[in-house]
Amino acid sequence: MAEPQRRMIELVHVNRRFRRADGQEVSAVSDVSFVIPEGEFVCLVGPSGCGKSTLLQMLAGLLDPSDGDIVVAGRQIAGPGPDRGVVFQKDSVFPWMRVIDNVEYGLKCRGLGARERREIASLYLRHVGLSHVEQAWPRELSGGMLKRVAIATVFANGGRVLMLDEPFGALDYVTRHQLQDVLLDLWNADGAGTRRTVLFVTHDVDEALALADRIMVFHSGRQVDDIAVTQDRPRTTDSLLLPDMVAIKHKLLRHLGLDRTAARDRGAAA
Ligand SMILES: Nc1ncnc2c1ncn2[C@@H]1O[C@H](COP(=O)(O)OP(=O)(O)OP(=O)(O)O)[C@@H](O)[C@H]1O
Repeated sequence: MAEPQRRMIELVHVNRRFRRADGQEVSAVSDVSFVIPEGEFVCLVGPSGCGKSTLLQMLAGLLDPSDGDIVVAGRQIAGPGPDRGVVFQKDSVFPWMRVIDNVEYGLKCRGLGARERREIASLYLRHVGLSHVEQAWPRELSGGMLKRVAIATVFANGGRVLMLDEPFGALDYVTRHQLQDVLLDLWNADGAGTRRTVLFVTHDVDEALALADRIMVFHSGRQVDDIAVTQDRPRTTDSLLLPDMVAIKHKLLRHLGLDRTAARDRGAAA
């Protein structure tokens, strides 16, 4: 019998409220509860302001919940930790360090020796296709290359949970697709049973369909859907057009108020 997957992330009735400058209270995350097993690739989708980044920041330990529990690998989190790596939309690369030193930095903080950390950093830079710029400064790299550095860094650091907040949002179409492949290849390279758990925030429905095992949809701080994507990987142009995938796409677009087919049908029916 297959081993049950370990619970990696558990949120129990999590709320986060903010007080705005005008004194009004805003509920950014409202009563969110879910469990994510180890190794799952989850995309968080929802309209702007629905609480995705707040959720990720709480999971990263950068923000406390107002109420509720956040448990990672069986432990209630208390601040950031090396078990969780984060990539933000804006670059998480230190401009004053060479590329290889950026990738090594977290390992150095954890006390790894110079030779070991160099080996790990070089390995991940090779994985993302950047061996040739190990000694370069970040200012010499394109936006897509900087994202590759950020991804290599977060994998090299060895966190079991990786959180990416719209990491490819500012990239052009081609680079974005290349980076999706780089991310999936790295995630896959760990092999079944040892894959990292990934939470990936995106506005892009097609990106979620290409990447996710599971898509959670948020609206006004609440989780409004939780959709399993069972299509095999690699997902190709053709497999993304299979009826199951198209049905999920319609569902997601409806959540975002963008399902033009439904709008046209509603018009015809009226
Ligand atoms: N520090 C803060 N102070 C006051 N309100 C905040 C603060 N941070 C977030 N909010 C509010 O909480 C809500 C959720 O914000 P959040 O950034 O989590 O949404 P999001 O889904 O990530 O949006 P986007 O996709 O545009 O990044 C919004 O109404 C936002 O204005």
